[in-house]
Amino acid sequence: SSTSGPNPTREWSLHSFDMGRPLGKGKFGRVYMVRTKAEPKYILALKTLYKSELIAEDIQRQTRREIEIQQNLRHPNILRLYGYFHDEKRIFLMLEFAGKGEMYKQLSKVGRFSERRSARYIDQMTNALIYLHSKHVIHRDIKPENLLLGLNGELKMGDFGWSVHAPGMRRKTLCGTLDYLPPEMVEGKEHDERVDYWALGVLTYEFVVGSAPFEAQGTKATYGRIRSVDLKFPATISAEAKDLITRLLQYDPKKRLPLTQVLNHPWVVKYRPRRDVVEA
Ligand SMILES: CC(C)NC(=O)[C@H]1CCC[C@H]1Nc1nc(Nc2ccc(C(=O)N(C)C3CCN(C)CC3)cc2)ncc1C(F)(F)F
Repeated sequence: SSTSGPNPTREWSLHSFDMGRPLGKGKFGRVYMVRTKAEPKYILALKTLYKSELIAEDIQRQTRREIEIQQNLRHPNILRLYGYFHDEKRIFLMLEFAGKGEMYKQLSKVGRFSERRSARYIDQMTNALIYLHSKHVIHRDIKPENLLLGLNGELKMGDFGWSVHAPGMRRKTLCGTLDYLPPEMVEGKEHDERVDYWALGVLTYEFVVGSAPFEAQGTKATYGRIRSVDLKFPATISAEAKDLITRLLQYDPKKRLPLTQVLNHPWVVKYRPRRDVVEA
């Protein structure tokens, strides 16, 4: 909610915090668990970005946009950015601490998630995307590596480096995995928020199968499989899961299942926790 968390307007500096353990390495620097010195003591994640690296990668504007976007978002499934400050070398982002860490590490540890667990994550992801799109923000970089888990196992979208205000036209070459790119981005066409519908389909597939649907050896082969929507399912996947994934992985963006209808899809509804009964 907008009240909890440190005061975003206060002047912050490194001296405001007791440093905790390192949580790992982000794209452009380390992430530390920290606690505010002043009462009320808040536990946060402090993400450092080296200015020299942002300049080297020519992504200062993209980083500024990421900070502006994430700072104005308030949603239970979107990691909160409370504020930021800088010294001569680094920018420090004061981010919400996600108690259960990185989604991709959980996924690679267990191989694949149960359909119940996957459906609950997709339900939360869909709600976060509906909220994002209501603010005309498209994420454009949905993948397990960008997701975190809260203390109660709730999904938290953690990275907005590639989000833009729709409609977007990618200027920078994409780095990292191509597996989540929709055909229209592979073909360098104009794109809108429906690129996130496609990526939601890829994410659903990766949760229940344990690998991405269009994986192939090399960029060209992956592009080929994406453009031809070369979708194959292992026999273990339920008919409902296959139905939802197929309705999202449509070549034509206009044919992709709208997010509000994802929330009503039988596979998502079936596994949605019911409030009136307490789970054992
Ligand atoms: C979305 C984005 C792309 N990803 C990131 O930024 C990554 C880059 C490095 C860490 C993470 N960033 C964050 N991580 C947390 N929580 C967290 C992380 C790791 C563990 C964990 O498993 N260990 C410490 C384990 C404990 C056990 N030992 C064995 C291994 C490490 C536990 C809690 N909260 C907020 C953030 C954030 F985002 F605000 F910075």
